[in-house]
Amino acid sequence: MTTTQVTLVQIDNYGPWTTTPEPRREMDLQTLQSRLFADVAQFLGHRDAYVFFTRFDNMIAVTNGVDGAAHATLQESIGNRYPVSVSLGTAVAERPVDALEAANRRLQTAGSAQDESRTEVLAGEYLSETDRSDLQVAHFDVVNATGKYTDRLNEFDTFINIEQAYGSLMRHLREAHGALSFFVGGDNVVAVCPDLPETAFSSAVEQVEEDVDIELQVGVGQGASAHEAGFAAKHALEDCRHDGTSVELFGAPLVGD
Ligand SMILES: Nc1nc2c(ncn2[C@@H]2O[C@H](COP(=O)(O)OP(=O)(O)OP(=O)(O)O)[C@@H](O)[C@H]2O)c(=O)[nH]1
Repeated sequence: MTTTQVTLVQIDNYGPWTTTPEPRREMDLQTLQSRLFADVAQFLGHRDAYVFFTRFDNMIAVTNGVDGAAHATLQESIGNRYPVSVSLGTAVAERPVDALEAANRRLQTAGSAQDESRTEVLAGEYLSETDRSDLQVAHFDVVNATGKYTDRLNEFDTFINIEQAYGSLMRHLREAHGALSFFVGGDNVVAVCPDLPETAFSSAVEQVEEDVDIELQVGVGQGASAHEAGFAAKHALEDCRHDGTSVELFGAPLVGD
């Protein structure tokens, strides 16, 4: 069994801030959002966690191994350095989507994202050293995206193709397994999954191919932290590239390999 600790990072009262006292320059908002993401990624990355930018005003982090004190430090440091503050809700579950639901609910019950009196909520349950078990991460990539898209189409049409594959994959894994998938750049999608067998990944790849006619390959890893699981997944993806296979499970070679 795998356990995922998910933290929802939500900028407090951000909507009103973006338009008060009048609408702020879009590139200033983009700069703030991407710097905040970079800071959160650096802080959590040093602790072997992952964070995904999702909508930028809300970010989803996978924080197995990061305790409540570290979350408090992150929140304090952002409040000290940015013109906005963040709330952090954390929860633990076997299926990542259930952990996110519970983490999200902690903020939603404390008040609205646009309630100016609901700021810097720090609410959560954190895995203790003793109840930590592994989590599973899958790293998907479009087969030969450079040859099929990047070197042939204009960048916008390439982007449409990649986004279509991402949309199809994220919906399938969410609906079938409660997994959370995130576009991380280029042609790459990282999915945080429950403990899924190899067949679940081959059906996901088939499903996307049927749906949008885009070929994916995926490496799967497990580990005590998002980094450890994700790193194993990257190595498994290298095996796909090397062997021309569409699914590789790190540390669990398929029969006949
Ligand atoms: N975030 C992230 N992006 C990556 C990673 N590896 C590659 N990329 C991105 O994906 C783009 C395409 O690289 P590849 O996936 O290696 O190229 P490809 O043409 O699809 O080749 P194959 O994957 O070998 O089929 C690169 O320009 C990067 O932007 C990774 O591990 N993480």
